[in-house]
This record gives sequence, structure tokens and C-alpha cells, in this order.
Amino acid sequence: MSTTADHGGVQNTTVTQIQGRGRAVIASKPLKAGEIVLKDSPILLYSALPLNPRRGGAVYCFHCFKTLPNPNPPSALPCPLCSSSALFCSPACLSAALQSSHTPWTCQTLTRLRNSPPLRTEELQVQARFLVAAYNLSRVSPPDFQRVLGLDGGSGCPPDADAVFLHSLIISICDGEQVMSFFTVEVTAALLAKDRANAFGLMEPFGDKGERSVRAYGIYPNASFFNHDCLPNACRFDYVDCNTSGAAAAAAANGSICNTDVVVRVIHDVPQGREICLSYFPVNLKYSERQRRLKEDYGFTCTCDRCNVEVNWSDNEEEEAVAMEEDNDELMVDEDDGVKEGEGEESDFPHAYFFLRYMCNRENCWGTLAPLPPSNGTPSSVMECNVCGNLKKNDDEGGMDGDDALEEE
Ligand SMILES: C[S@@+](CC[C@H](N)C(=O)[O-])C[C@H]1O[C@@H](n2cnc3c(N)ncnc32)[C@H](O)[C@@H]1O
Repeated sequence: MSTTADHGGVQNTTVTQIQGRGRAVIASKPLKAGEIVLKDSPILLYSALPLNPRRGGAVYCFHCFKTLPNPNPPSALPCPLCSSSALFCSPACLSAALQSSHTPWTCQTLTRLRNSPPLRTEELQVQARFLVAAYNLSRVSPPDFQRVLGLDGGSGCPPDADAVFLHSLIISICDGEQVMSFFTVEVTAALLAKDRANAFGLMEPFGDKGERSVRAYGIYPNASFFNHDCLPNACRFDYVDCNTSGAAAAAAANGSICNTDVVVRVIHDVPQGREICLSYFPVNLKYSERQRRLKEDYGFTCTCDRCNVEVNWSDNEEEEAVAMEEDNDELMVDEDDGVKEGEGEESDFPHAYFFLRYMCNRENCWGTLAPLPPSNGTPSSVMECNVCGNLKKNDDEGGMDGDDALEEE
């Protein structure tokens, strides 16, 4: 099967079924480094805050997820029903939320959940938020709800204990015959599995100690077609509270992109017919950790080129290899895909070049660098980090020199 995804933001790609990988995004023409292949808007967004947060409430708008300049009313507009549990940045966001993400039904169900005995973990509380958002979506936008159900994940697995528990809890407190009859425990379990395999996290800025947490999760119908590779050839940018001067900021400023949209850009040239993949987590993770996450959250064993090399490594061999390769100046670029395995010794370390060229060198960032979009077909020499937003000049040797930073946040 080969289809072009049905969303206006998809560019120069097709979605194809690949044996053992499900749907996959394929370049339908040769792509230049930095080229945008997708702009996507969420069909479902929900806060990553636990229902009963230990510290304070949200300081962002519950509709567009921008930080509120002043979280206290009257600058922020509270939901008229649940008051300060949900705040909004403007009358437009409040009004849109009351008809979509924060309907009276959602508001009432979340309030009842908050007033029930607290769920034992924050993870369960966030899953409960997701289920309420998904049930609500089935009421306000049945076609979007069907798209969520059509995502990959959860087929044939029996509901686990958490799914059974959350299902009976929510069904017992929410109003609505439609919800009661439609949502079986199997549907609830499938929704949770689809969320785990497809949701993107919109991140908070770095904290004082360099830590980061998720502000909101979103289901992006087209971005969810990208498969994973531990050495990806594309990466995702988002725009929440965007304050960099990169492509993201420019797009956000001229209104061509919304605060919660995502954009996918290829990080180096990609030939026609090649699959375009993202990494589902920072690329610096070790083999065992990557495999664990992919199995637990996404249900597959990764057999990408990098994993096929690293499967035989011990933990410290991997660290030694990365350190050794950082000094290697004999790595070359392949015209086709930007990464070339070297001769002899270097062929054991196909990812060293990737780390040098495409991994952000800001402390504890681990973001991926992609060039700014080409201008009139000319590739940009400025690389942008998809996590911290820093812009850096690309040197010809393939490394990113800290002195070349164009902007530090
Ligand atoms: C976000 S979806 C990607 C699109 C998915 N293939 C589909 O058909 O909709 C994530 C799921 O795709 C599959 N997947 C992603 N990367 C894969 C890979 N490298 N090898 C095999 N399956 C993969 C897994 O089933 C995973 O749970």
C-alpha cells in the first residue's frame, strides 16, 4: 500500500507499508539537508501535570500551552466551572477550549477525579488525563477520535491492571450514556497503548539544574507515521514558548505555525525512496537503554545499523568508542545519506560521525542538530538544535565548534 498522507502539512513524502515496520514515511524526491517534510497540528493535547500536583498549579494556558505572563487572575482567565484548576491566556483560548479540549464534560470529569482518592502514581494521573481527553474527543470530534484509534499500537494485547483500573474509575464518575456504552475496557487499553507509542512530549524549558520535564503531550496524526532509527535522518522541532531566533521562531512570528505545532526537517541530504526516521529519544542513550524503551513503550526490537553494531558491545566499550571517535578526523560524508562508515576500524563505529556533526554540544542537552531550511535551494550552513534551540555555524570538518555558536540562550 502506498498513500500520500491526507494532511496539508506533508511535503515530498509518501506513507508506505513496510513489512515488520508498519507504515513508514518515504522520501518521494531527493531531499536537501534542512528541508521541511512535515508541519503537523495536534488532534489531541493534554497537560502532563499530575491531577494532584505536589507543587502549585500550571503556569501555562490550558489551551495553547504558552506560559502565562502572570498566572494569577485577572491576567489569566480561569475556567468558569473549575476556577483556577484550568487557566487560559486569552478570551479566544478560553472560548476555544470550552468547545474543544476543556468542555464542561471534561471539566466536570477532571474535577470528580481530583476529588476522588488520589491515584497512587503521577503516571496514572497523567494517563487518566489522557483518557478523559480521548473520551472527550470522541464527543467533540468523532473523525479525529477515529484517527487516534487508527494509530499503531495495542492490537491484540489484553488490558493490563492499570487499564482495567482506570477504565472502571473513569466510567464510574463521568456523565454520559454515549461514553458509558462506547468505551469498553478493550477500547481504553487500546487508547493507552496508542498514546504510549505515538504521543509527542512538548517540553518545558531547561530548569536551574539542567533538568527538563514534559509540559504537555500531543497526538499528531501525520508525525506519528515516522518510524524510529537510532541514527535518525530527521528530527522534530516544536514551538512552545519559542524564544530562539531559528527557523522555529521565524515561523512562529509570521503566524505560519502555532504554538503547539511540530515541524520535521531532514538533518542531511536524503535520496528519493529512503525512509525518513526520527529518534524517539535522545540519541546518546546506550544500546541496552534504547532497546528497553523501544520494547516497553513501542513493542519492537530495533535492528537499525547502529544497534546491529552495538549489540555485541559491553557498556563501557560504547563509552570508549564514542570518546575515541571524537578524535577521529578521517570520517567521511556519504553523498547519499550524510553518514559514511569508514574503512577498517571506523566501520565498527558508524555513529561517531553522527555524534560529531548532529548532536548538540551544549551541556546535558543531547538535542539533534538540523540545518535551517534551504533558501532558494541553497543549503544553510547554520545548524539549529531541536531541543535547546541554539544556532551554530557548521564547520566543514563536520564538528560543531562551541566558538561558532551564533546564539546562546
Ligand atoms: C509512532 S508509530 C510509527 C508508525 C507506525 N509504523 C504505523 O504503522 O503507524 C510507532 C510504532 O511503529 C513501529 N516502529 C517504529 N519504528 C520501528 C522500527 N525501527 N522497526 C520496527 N517497527 C518500528 C512500532 O510498532 C512502534 O510502536
